[in-house]
Amino acid sequence: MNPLVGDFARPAAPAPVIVALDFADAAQTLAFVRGLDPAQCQLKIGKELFTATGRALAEQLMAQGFKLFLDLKYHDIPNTVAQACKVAAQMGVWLLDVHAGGGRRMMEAAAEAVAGFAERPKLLGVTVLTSMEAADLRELGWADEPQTLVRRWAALAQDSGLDGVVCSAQEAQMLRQDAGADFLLVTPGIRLADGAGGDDQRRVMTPEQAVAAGADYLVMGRPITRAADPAAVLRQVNAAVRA
Ligand SMILES: O=c1ccn([C@@H]2O[C@H](COP(=O)(O)O)[C@@H](O)[C@H]2O)c(=O)[nH]1
Repeated sequence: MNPLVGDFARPAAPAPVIVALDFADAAQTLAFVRGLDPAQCQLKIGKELFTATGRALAEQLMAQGFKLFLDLKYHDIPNTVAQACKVAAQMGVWLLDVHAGGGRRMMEAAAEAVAGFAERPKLLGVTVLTSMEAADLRELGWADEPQTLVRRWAALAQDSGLDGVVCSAQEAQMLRQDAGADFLLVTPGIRLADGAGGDDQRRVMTPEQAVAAGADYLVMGRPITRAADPAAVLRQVNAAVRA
């Protein structure tokens, strides 16, 4: 057998875990990241860390070889979101997100803003936050169940030119069927089976369940960042989802 046709020729699948760096400053973050390997995970910077450190830390982490999800969930008028997306694309981030609730014109403007970059970020639409359940939606005037709204907003995101969505893994199987194999499904709200509850998350799944349901990437913050041995938890998750 030609050795280049077997496992040797197959590129390694990207590590599915995106570690959410929800820290307050650069020093804590860098100390934490020192224990991580870019081959074993991707990183996410959200509102807390970006507000504290800006693009300098993001660029430092990318220079260390990590692929970066800039999770700022832009939600504003189309022009404002498009300009912000352009700046994020210039930074060289791998993933970027806008709120699907900003509507078609906002999402189309965002997609158009990043389209011209040679190595453009993948653009995601945030559907219904994984911290929300039906009662939260009802209070906001939405009679729909979360999964109904997620389905509608994911279809709109795809139709508006986005590359994928942020959703709960509970909706992954449905969206994989609706949207096809190439539409990215990035799922926060991941909790370990032997973990200590969901914190503020409401629509949760384990890593194994999420991958089996069709999720491409699992966003994991506290189950890893608050672990006594974060690298060991990451190894355990990678082994479980690749088994
Ligand atoms: O619907 C969403 C969208 C984004 N997030 C973000 O993911 C992480 C989850 O952190 P955990 O500590 O694992 O709960 C966090 O940065 C959120 O801002 C989300 O949870 N749900």
